[in-house]
Amino acid sequence: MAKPLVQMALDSLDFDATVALATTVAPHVDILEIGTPCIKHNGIKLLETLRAKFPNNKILVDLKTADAGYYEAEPFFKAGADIVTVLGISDIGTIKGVVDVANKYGKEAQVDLINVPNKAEVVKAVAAVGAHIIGVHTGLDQQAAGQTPFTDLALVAGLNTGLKISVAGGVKPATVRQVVDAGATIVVAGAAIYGAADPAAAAAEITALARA
Ligand SMILES: O=C([C@H](O)CO)[C@H](O)[C@H](O)COP(=O)(O)O
Repeated sequence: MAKPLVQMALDSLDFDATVALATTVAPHVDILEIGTPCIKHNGIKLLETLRAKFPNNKILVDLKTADAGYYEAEPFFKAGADIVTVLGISDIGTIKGVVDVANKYGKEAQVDLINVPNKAEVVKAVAAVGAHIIGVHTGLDQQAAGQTPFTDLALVAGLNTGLKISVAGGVKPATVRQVVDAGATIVVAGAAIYGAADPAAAAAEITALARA
């Protein structure tokens, strides 16, 4: 089985600090994620900058699109995004739009299950329209309320759709193996890396654990 990929979530609002952190962490991870607050604050210029500086990393833009899927995602694929996210609570037409434009550019659409009440039904529906990645995601506000992604991960992995499964929500060194063993093909870490005293070392540790 292929080794899981490791994704670092860049969640700062500061343009220069984001580029500096990406520079530190990029050699130790597979995917750089421009987090939702970060892309809203800094816009497509940040993607263009990271694309030019990091040709060897995939870049995920966490748009969390809710409408106008094709129209909203296309400029980001054009500017070099490898993966763009769309909310699973959106209309299936919105999700299909992001899938279609991802396919046009040879890239991938990730459906984020954050706050989706009927997860099994949505996973099957988005698999049927060709979504590439399912995002099991416990958001920052949900984490603050004590939630974790493990129950949702078990449910999604148990559906055996064959789609890639990305897992985000407070993943840290102590939980990486649990996430991978439960079926994650992409492991996301934000605070566990940017909040560490040595972000490069934290990223390297998480990647080593994920691939162990
Ligand atoms: O996607 C995220 C959040 O919704 C803000 O955009 C985070 O990047 C994601 O949760 C990963 O960060 P951590 O939970 O801190 O690992």
